Amino acid sequence: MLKVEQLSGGYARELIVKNVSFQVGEGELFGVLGPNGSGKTTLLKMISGILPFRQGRITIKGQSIKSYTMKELAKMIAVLSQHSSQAFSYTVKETVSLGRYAHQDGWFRSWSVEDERIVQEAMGQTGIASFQHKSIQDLSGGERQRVFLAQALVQEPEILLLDEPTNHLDLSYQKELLDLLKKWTGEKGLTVVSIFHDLNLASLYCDRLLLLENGGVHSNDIPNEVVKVEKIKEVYHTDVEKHPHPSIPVPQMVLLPKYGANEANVVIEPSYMQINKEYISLQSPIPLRTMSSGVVGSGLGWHHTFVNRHVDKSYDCSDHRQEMRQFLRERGFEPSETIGMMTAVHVEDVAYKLLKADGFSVLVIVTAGVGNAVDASKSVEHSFELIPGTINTWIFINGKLTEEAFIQSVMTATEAKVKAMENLKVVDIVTGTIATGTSTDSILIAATQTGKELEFAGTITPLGKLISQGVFQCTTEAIENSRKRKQQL
Ligand SMILES: Nc1ncnc2c1ncn2[C@@H]1O[C@H](COP(=O)(O)OP(=O)(O)OP(=O)(O)O)[C@@H](O)[C@H]1O
Repeated sequence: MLKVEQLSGGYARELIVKNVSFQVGEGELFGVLGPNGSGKTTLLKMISGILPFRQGRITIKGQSIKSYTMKELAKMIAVLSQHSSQAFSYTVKETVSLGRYAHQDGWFRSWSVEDERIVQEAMGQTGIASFQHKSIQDLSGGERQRVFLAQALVQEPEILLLDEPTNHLDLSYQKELLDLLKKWTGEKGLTVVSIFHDLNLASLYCDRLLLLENGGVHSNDIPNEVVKVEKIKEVYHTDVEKHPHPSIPVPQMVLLPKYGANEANVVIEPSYMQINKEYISLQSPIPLRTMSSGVVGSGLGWHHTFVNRHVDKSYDCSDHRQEMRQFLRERGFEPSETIGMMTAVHVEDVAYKLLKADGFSVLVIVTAGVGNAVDASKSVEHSFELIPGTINTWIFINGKLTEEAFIQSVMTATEAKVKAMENLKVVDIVTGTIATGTSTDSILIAATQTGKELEFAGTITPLGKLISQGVFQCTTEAIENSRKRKQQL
């Protein structure tokens, strides 16, 4: 639909856009990214025909834009510029109606029923119909932005050029506008070329991205290839980290601010623990980066408070998350900041250990009972039953972990737990074989993210060694404690 070849140009003697080439297919949503002053707006102005270019070629539907008349171009291309302004005090509807100009032979004389329908539809889609009789001077920035979008839409263009369309729009209108553009590209084959400052929105919605640097093309590819940490750091000169979007397979970037990370030199140790008949808690003075399978606060996050609660064997698990939140609130713990686990074990039988190595330390806390022990290799022989968890393993790490180290910590801890079960000859009562865990075990890895950088946590790494040792010893001791209690009964 649109082809730009070795395009160069700018203002007066200054060359801004340098040797830029790219293609946009029909129905594509194409994003243009780049730092301030990198030439995004200048490039868009050249495509729309407002600014003449010095070298290269722009073709639309295989034909040079120089061969189209201004009126022909205006029918094909609609532009929503960054600073759309209105000198006169038109009403909203009048402003939108101006967009039909390219389709008129003479203004007002030939206003048709069809024109009216298109204007009303665009006002409806952009949410401005309710104030169509207001003067645009009396609108907020976001409302005015939507009026100019409607004006561009009523042109019924084949190509829509947008300069930061979400500028001024609140969160919900940003989403609505981009959802609408995506829909039109898919359903009507509308081709959209849009400048974005927000990398995350661009990678969520665009099919492909052009990343400009100093007026030249740095990258031109799908979002996954363009929104990469090295590329963004290189072009924007700032610290970012990449994360996958939680529900859509596209990359998202987060800024790493200079201030705000944990700085206090806190060491999580047993003095932060509280143990009573009802629960074990640990309250950290700083938020800890967590990965857990708790009843509350599971997944990845940041948490201050950790609670392992004793529940009776007859505990009704049907709405356990809600009930657990209630339990936490009643005891003064804020559920959103807490990781909460449950166990049928008497929590006073806990085993814990602080292990130290060069520059970092690990506090392991385990409650264990093996009433519902399972051999993982034969778990198919078990019927599914949700009963309160029995081996709950907490691992607090005074150090700075990579994501890889978090995952490896879970693996290493699990291997150490399995070995403790084997050593103590814990048997799966259904299969009669040595068990590898229990059916509802939970784990928590929590790190201060300060101090020594710990890249790996496999069994023979410095961190892995502390975890293996701590989990093996604490699991063994906790199982023995719980066995002793049973014998005493
Ligand atoms: N009308 C103009 N006359 C002269 N120079 C201009 C003009 N408009 C822009 N420039 C210069 O061209 C360069 C590129 O500007 P442009 O607006 O294309 O960048 P941009 O990537 O869109 O930036 P931003 O992200 O800040 O909107 C800048 O150095 C700017 O000062």
